[in-house]
Amino acid sequence: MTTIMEYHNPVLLHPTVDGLNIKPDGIYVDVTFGGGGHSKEILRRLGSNGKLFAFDQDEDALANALPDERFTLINENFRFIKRFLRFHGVKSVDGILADLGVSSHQFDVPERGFSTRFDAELDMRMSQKNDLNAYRVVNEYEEQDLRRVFFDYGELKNAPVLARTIVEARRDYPIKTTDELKEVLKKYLPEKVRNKILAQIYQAIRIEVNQEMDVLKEFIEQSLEILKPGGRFSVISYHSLEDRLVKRFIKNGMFEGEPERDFYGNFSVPFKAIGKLIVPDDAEIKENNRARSAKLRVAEKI
Ligand SMILES: C[S@@+](CC[C@H](N)C(=O)[O-])C[C@H]1O[C@@H](n2cnc3c(N)ncnc32)[C@H](O)[C@@H]1O
Repeated sequence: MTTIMEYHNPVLLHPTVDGLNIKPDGIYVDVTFGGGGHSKEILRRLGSNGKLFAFDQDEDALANALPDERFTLINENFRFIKRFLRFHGVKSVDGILADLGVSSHQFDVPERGFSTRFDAELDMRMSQKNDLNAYRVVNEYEEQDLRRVFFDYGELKNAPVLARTIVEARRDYPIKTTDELKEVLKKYLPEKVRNKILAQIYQAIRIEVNQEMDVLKEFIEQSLEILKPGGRFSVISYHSLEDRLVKRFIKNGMFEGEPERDFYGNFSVPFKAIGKLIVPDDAEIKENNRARSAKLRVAEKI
């Protein structure tokens, strides 16, 4: 049985929860419950009338549900945050926390297929209800779509040759496991940079399987709708693609382009950034390797 300590060591715990500026009787949402590290800290700061709703699309996270009557765990994708909160009678909230990406638990269970350390079937779904998995991306995607996935989500300059190699290899047999995928691509995995490139390839496939960029955009837009004025948004991201979306939306109220300015060059934005970008210190990174790429941004709805 997995204990919460083994499940996940919460990253940037205090600054992320501090960012929510918790009011004891407020309503808060932790959209990435995982092992519940951040949720436990929120509950610790809430009064008896406060409420915490948490989301996790992974069935495994349900085992960590917290026995607290102020707490509700929703086993759904946070792209539906508005709909499921409404189902629970909640239309607006005082703060939303997101600690994006994959949990240590998901990385550590070999058969989930997230880790470059193990051989596993090509899966990488965060929710077992998801139809798309890594097998389908690798074996069924057209070459140009594979290229897009590797280029956009893995930031791999040799995306075209990786895509071509996969398409040629799978003409003979389907690529079923992560070891088979590594074997097919071994020419492009020189020893010195092998782990880095593999991490980029896995990241790319994982983002596609879980539609992470679209999900994040839908979530950010809905968060803005449901946050009360003065409500807080505290988001930890783990790669530049995620962080760019969060940063731009906080700055401009949009994901791309520039907002329209009035005659004086001013434009109205929905969020006010609170403080600067926060990253873990060396001590935290030493203790928890997963923290090394974390970036925390906090904003307040205007
Ligand atoms: C980095 S972990 C969060 C760890 C958590 N903060 C803790 O202290 O244990 C991310 C979690 O969010 C979940 N998750 C990621 N994307 C999700 C989504 N779109 N909807 C719901 N849950 C998601 C994952 O299943 C994973 O358990």
